Amino acid sequence: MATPALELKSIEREYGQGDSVLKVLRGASMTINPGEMVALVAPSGTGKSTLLQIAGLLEKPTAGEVFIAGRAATSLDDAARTALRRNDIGFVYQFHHLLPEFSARENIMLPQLIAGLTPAEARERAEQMLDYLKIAHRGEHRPAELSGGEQQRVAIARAVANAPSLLLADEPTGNLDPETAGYVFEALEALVRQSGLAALIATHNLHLAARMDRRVTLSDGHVVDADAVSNPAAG
Ligand SMILES: Nc1ncnc2c1ncn2[C@@H]1O[C@H](COP(=O)(O)OP(=O)(O)OP(=O)(O)O)[C@@H](O)[C@H]1O
Repeated sequence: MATPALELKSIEREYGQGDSVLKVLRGASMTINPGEMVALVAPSGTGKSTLLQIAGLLEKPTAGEVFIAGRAATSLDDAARTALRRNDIGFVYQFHHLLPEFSARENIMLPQLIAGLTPAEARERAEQMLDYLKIAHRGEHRPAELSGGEQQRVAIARAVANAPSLLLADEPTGNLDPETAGYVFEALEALVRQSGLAALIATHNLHLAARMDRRVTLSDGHVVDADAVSNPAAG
């Protein structure tokens, strides 16, 4: 069997201390295999962003272990964890977080340059991504000159430019109108399907969630199969 792209084992995360401790995750576990697209659909405040931050090695769990492509991440030192995050994980957020003073192409090149690619290699890969996401004609433009849908496609291109094994997305279409959300999601889906990436995508959009391979939700700090909850007869 293939090594899972992401494995979360009994993740706990609490905020605050003393009387004001908030236990957001209480033993959350899940596995995502290469090529799988999983929707994380849960009510606001249940811990979706916390789970994604922990899976993306941006936050440490209070307890539990995160495996990225088979590597235990929690016990790594900061430098090794950063390297694992840079090489194996791509992020897309609700707001694009593109650097305003750089062009779309430069924004896509930047993480590759940080990862050690030459400018020529990074440029070639950025061109491929722009082309693939059908925004090649917008490569010279800065983020402020792009539409919301174009900005988000550049953010997706940037996230996958380093060929990660895992894509994490927190409401990637949450800031877009339904029509734009639809075509941005189509671009994301095509990219994931074509590259064999694993993806965990938090969304409130049930229509988009329905197009993914399976759906999970958060219940009392645990990850549960949302398909079994919403359709118990099917399981
Ligand atoms: N740094 C923090 N310090 C204290 N509490 C926090 C912190 N980050 C998150 N929380 C709390 O943890 C809970 C889960 O937050 P989280 O952002 O993970 O939820 P979410 O499901 O992503 O919500 P939304 O859909 O609204 O973005 C919330 O009650 C939130 O207030």
